[in-house]
Amino acid sequence: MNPAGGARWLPGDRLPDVWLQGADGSRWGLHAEFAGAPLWLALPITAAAAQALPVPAEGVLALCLGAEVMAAAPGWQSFRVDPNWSVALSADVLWQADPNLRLQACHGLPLSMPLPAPAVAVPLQSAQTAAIAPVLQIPDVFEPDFCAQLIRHFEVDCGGGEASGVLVFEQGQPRLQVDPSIKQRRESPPRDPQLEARMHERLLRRAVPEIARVFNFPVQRRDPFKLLAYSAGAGYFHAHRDNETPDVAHRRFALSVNLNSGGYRGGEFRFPEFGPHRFSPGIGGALVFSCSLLHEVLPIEQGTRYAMTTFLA
Ligand SMILES: O=C(O)CCC(=O)C(=O)O
Ligand SMILES: [Fe+2]
Repeated sequence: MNPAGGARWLPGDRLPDVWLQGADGSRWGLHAEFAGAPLWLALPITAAAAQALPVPAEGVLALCLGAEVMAAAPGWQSFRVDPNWSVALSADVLWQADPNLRLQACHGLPLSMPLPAPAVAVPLQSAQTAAIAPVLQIPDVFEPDFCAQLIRHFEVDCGGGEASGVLVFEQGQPRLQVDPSIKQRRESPPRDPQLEARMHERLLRRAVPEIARVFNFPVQRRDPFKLLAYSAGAGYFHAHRDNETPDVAHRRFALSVNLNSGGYRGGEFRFPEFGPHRFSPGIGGALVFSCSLLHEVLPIEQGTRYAMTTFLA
């Protein structure tokens, strides 16, 4: 999805596909040819700036793009790109993107200091990945300052939320009841339409296209947002599925965004049908999984985990 209304691309956005043209007229699809490695994308405006680009770090794919093919510094591949595509990235900048072509950080050219080499993940062994839950993790769906704003909104404007209940039926009538044998946490819907609109826009922009691509699922609607807090001594959600009763049978995918990280211990997701592995996205990162999977949020041992959740169909 293009950034709305001519807005600029931001960290967290996934680069849309585009054709790149080489000096010899050859055409290369960005997604087809250049995904799968950390990317540095430079958009210099002068030949001198193209020649002064820094030597790419090891393992980085370095692309120099412009309205014309420019002779760039060693280690850079140069292409022509449609200026209508690159305008939203700004000019005379160097973007860092992850191997999934998600923008991470933007630096003005010339760089004022060298860029650190991208972190190299230690690969898991196949014995470890033989049992791993089919969950999608999407980093940077919400910006850290937006996460902090949502936590403040929850604690201040929403009064810290209410104890979360489970739906019970008494003589056929549904009633919410607190049941510590199932879960303990505080929750509240967001009460500020502007914050809610921004949450919605970020999901449309960063989660919905990725769910379409990874799960081949066209999200059409969502349940209302819930802001959540799990605190030490009273924060967990035992193993459950999210679509088991008639009132929630329409749900297809659960989406949960962590609003903080590092300030608490415990509180990870676990999918016991698929092994012991724990999942905990970084600040602003989302976890998306089928509502049919058994999952739990482990007890918080220290601090408070804040999150936002909704269900998609
Ligand atoms: O804590 C979360 O992020 C979501 C927990 C959960 O599984 C649910 O609300 O159904
Ligand atoms: Fe759940």
